Amino acid sequence: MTPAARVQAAIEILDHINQGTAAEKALTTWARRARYAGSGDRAAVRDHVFQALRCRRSYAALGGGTNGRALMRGALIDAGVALDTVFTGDGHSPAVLDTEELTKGRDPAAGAEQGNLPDWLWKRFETALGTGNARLSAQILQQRAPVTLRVNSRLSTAPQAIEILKEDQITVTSCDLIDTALIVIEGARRVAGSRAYCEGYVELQDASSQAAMAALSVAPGSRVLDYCAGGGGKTLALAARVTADWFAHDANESRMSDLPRRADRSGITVTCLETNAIADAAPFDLVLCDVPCSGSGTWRRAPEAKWRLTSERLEELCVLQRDILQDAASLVAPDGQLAYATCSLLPEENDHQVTRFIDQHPDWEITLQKSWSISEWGDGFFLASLKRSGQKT
Ligand SMILES: C[S@@+](CC[C@H](N)C(=O)[O-])C[C@H]1O[C@@H](n2cnc3c(N)ncnc32)[C@H](O)[C@@H]1O
Repeated sequence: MTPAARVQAAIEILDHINQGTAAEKALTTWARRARYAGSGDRAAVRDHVFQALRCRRSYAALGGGTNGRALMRGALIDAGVALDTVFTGDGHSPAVLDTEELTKGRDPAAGAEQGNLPDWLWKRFETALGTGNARLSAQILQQRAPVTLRVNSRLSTAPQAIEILKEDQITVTSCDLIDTALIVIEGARRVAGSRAYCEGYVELQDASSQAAMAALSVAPGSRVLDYCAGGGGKTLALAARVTADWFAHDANESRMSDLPRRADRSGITVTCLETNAIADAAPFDLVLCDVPCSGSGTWRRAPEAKWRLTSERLEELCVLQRDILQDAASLVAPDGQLAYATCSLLPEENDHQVTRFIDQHPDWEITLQKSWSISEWGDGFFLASLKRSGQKT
C-alpha cells in the first residue's frame, strides 16, 4: 500500500468508529477484507487510527470536522505533511480536497482541546494535578505508549534476557523506573513469537505496574489472593520475586482463561478461585485489589476510553471500587495486608477511596501509599497497602 492508501484506509476505519464500532473491531474487519495489506501496512494503518483517537479533538480542530477525512487532514497538518501530496485521488489515495474542506480548520484552543480531553475531564485533571501537570499528563497521553517487558527474575536476569531477545532481533533498553523493566526499541512486533517470551523469560508489562508490584512486600510462604486478577499480570509479577501460595479470582472468570498457561510459562502455579469458593479459601496474608477503574493512566494505549467515559460511569466505578475494597477486607488474615491499586490519575479513584475506607474502618491503617505519574516510560499507577492497626471500630 502507498502511504496515501494507508491514510485512506484509516479514514474509512475512523468513519466506522464514529458510527459506534469499537476501534479493535473496526481494524480487524478492515484487515480481514484488505488481503492485499501486508503486516507493515496493517501496523501503519493501526498507528494512524490510534493516533487520530489519541488526538481526536486537536485533529478535529485542525482538520475542520470529526469525520475520518477531517481527522486525518488534521493529523497530516499536525505532522507538517503537504495535504496535496496525500489527497491526490490517484489509485487508492483519498479524493482531492474540495473547496469547503480547504477553508475549514483552525488551531486547537488552549486547555481541553489542546489536551485532547473532554471538557469535564480536563477540569478534573487540572483540579487533581494542577494546570502544569495536567497539561504534561494530557500531552503524554497523546503519544504512543512504549512496549515494555518484565524480566521474569525467577528464570532469568536482565542481561540474560537481553541476550535471548537478541536471538529474535529484539533490541531493548533499561528503564529508570525499575530494573526488571526493558523498553523495546526495535522488534516489538516479534515479541509474541520470540523464544524469550514463549519460554517465560519475559512478560509484557508496563514499568509503573512492575514498580508498584515491587513495592509490595510479600513474605515467603504466605497465601496471596489477586482478587481482581484479570489476565493475572500482577500475580505473575509478584510471583517472580517470591515463593508463595498464589490464588487468583475475577468476577468475570473468563478473563482468567489465559492465566494457567501464562503461569506455567513463568514457572509458577496459581490456583484460580470461583467467587463462591473464596470464603472457604480465606483468610489470606495479602489480598490485592487491582480494581476496575477509568484507566486514565493508560489512555494512550486505549484512547477510545477517554472519549467514552462519562461522569456517571466514573461514579459507578467509584462505587464498585468501594464495594470491592469492603469485600476484600473481610478475606484478609488478622495480621495480613490489603492492597489497593488502580491505573488511574484521578484522586476520586485513588487516595480518596483509601481515605474513605480508613474513615469507615478505623481499625485499619495505611502502611504504604504511592502514585506513579504518567511518563514517557510508564503509565499512571496508584498503590496503597493497609493493615489492621488493632484499634477497634
Ligand atoms: C484492572 S482489571 C485487572 C487487571 C489485572 N490485575 C492484570 O494485571 O492484568 C480489573 C478486573 O476486575 C474485575 N472485576 C470487576 N468487578 C469485580 C468484582 N466485583 N470482584 C472482582 N473482580 C472484579 C474485572 O473483570 C477486571 O478483570
